[in-house]
Amino acid sequence: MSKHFDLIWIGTGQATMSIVPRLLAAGKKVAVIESGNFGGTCVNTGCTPTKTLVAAARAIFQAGRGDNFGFSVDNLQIDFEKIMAPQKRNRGNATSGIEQFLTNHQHCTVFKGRAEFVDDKSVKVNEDTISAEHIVIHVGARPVEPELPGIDIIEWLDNEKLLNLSELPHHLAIVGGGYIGLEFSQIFRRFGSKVTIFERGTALLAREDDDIGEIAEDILVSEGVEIIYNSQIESVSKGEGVDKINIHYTQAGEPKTLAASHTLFAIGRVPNSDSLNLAAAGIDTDNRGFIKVNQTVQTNHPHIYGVGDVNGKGAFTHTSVNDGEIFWDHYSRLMGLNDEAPELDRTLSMRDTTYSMFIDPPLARVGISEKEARQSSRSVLMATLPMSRISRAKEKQETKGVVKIFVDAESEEILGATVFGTGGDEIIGVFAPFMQSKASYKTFRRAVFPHPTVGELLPWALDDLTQLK
Ligand SMILES: Cc1cc2nc3c(=O)[nH]c(=O)nc-3n(C[C@H](O)[C@H](O)[C@H](O)COP(=O)(O)OP(=O)(O)OC[C@H]3O[C@@H](n4cnc5c(N)ncnc54)[C@H](O)[C@@H]3O)c2cc1C
Ligand SMILES: NC(=O)c1ccc[n+]([C@@H]2O[C@H](COP(=O)([O-])OP(=O)(O)OC[C@H]3O[C@@H](n4cnc5c(N)ncnc54)[C@H](O)[C@@H]3O)[C@@H](O)[C@H]2O)c1
Repeated sequence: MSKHFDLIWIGTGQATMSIVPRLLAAGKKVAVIESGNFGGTCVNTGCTPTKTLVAAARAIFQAGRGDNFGFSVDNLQIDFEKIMAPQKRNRGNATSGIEQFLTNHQHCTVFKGRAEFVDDKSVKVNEDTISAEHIVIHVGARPVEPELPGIDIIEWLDNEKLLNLSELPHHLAIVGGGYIGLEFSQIFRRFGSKVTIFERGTALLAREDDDIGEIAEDILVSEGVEIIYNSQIESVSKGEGVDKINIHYTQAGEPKTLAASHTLFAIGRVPNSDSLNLAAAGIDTDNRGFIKVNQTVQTNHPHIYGVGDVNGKGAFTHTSVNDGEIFWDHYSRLMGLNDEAPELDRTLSMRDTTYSMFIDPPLARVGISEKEARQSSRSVLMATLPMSRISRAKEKQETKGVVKIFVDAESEEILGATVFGTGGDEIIGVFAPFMQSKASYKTFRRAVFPHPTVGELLPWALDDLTQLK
């Protein structure tokens, strides 16, 4: 079969359901190709299932904090299959809803299979070769696979396999002290597993400020997570009994072994660009396989766009969705469908970096960090506030963490903020639109937040801005 479309959309990553319906509503004939579960990583094996487990883990943790509040819960029982059930159910519902919407739409043709380029206008999927005027590559990323002696003879886990477990790990070893490792470490510790993190570096969350890694360590260690820094995993082998996996590692040159029942590898992610036969279309990637894109997410072929994790410009659901908006602004203008003022069209450089890491309490960031502020050529002021001074945190007895706000000394713009502490994942959102407005921090200072909330001292913190560099 040979078919021609207005647009081929490869991979149902996170921008799919905000953009494809707009294309279809505009009367475009769209082919959507998906090789796995519809809805991609976030819905199936990422954000949604993990945050469902974060909620369960927090409920268990709170039930165990009776001493802080004057109650006791006797004999708290964990039913692991029931804990895992909601995330399994939710992801099933989400993926089938997306597939049904796309399949049932009259202007949309769905192809199930792996897309490979034939040339810069056509793509092969199974026995079909289809072509289009425009192509969007939205194929995401996957976990880095460990390459270790013995890895083939043990059953190791990645985030997907972990979410399908039906037995609670007795001892979960996690290789990697990044986002995935940390979130899962606290989840499973709160469920009752013994948890050990292996981190090859000297700190957790190495890209963050030093104090942020230290606070994360304090939170996790206080709950009983063990962390082994400077650890180089050398090999794995099968052991005896419950803790049936032996992890052989060196620390400061000394060989050691840890036995665990389960091992999760969370050592980074690689783009799925290698599945696409990009060479046939002459699409450029960088040396890590990320598809090179310009400010409007176009590849070196202007009619082919690279959206989401695969372009290396972000590694989050919201950055993927925002890439979709950038594509839409550009494509819809090209097609005469965009009647907004051209200066409103979004580009990559308009986006402020923002994310939350959902350990409890969460780390939330927008714009620059202290590390980046110190490296920047600007003159930067910083305000800091320990969470222990915020009354809402005290009332909740959740006082671990810190707030930092960065201001450009000349323009007075807020350049970034970190809120690591209870409520941080939500409160960080107030900075994002403010930073887009480029207003002076003095305007933020005039704002009044409700009492008692975590946000209420943010304006006050700005009274203590000090020169960082
Ligand atoms: C455990 C975990 C937790 C996370 N938690 C968060 C969080 O809390 N917040 C957050 O913002 N982000 C989180 N992320 C990151 C987030 O899931 C991703 O950044 C997000 O899914 C964006 O990916 P994407 O839209 O680029 O593509 P994806 O969502 O990865 O989708 C790509 C799709 O393309 C398909 N595909 C691949 N190759 C082909 C091919 N050749 N042909 C056809 N189809 C193909 C895949 O099957 C997949 O369905 C988490 C990730 C993980 C792993
Ligand atoms: N809350 C969120 O938004 C969220 C949650 C989970 C994942 N994610 C996304 O997924 C991406 C990938 O997460 P990740 O945690 O896999 O990667 P990561 O790059 O964040 O962290 C990997 C960690 O593993 C360590 N490491 C690498 N190889 C090692 C080895 N052999 N032995 C010991 N340690 C080793 C690294 O030093 C690093 O600290 C993140 O960048 C993030 O964008 C986001």
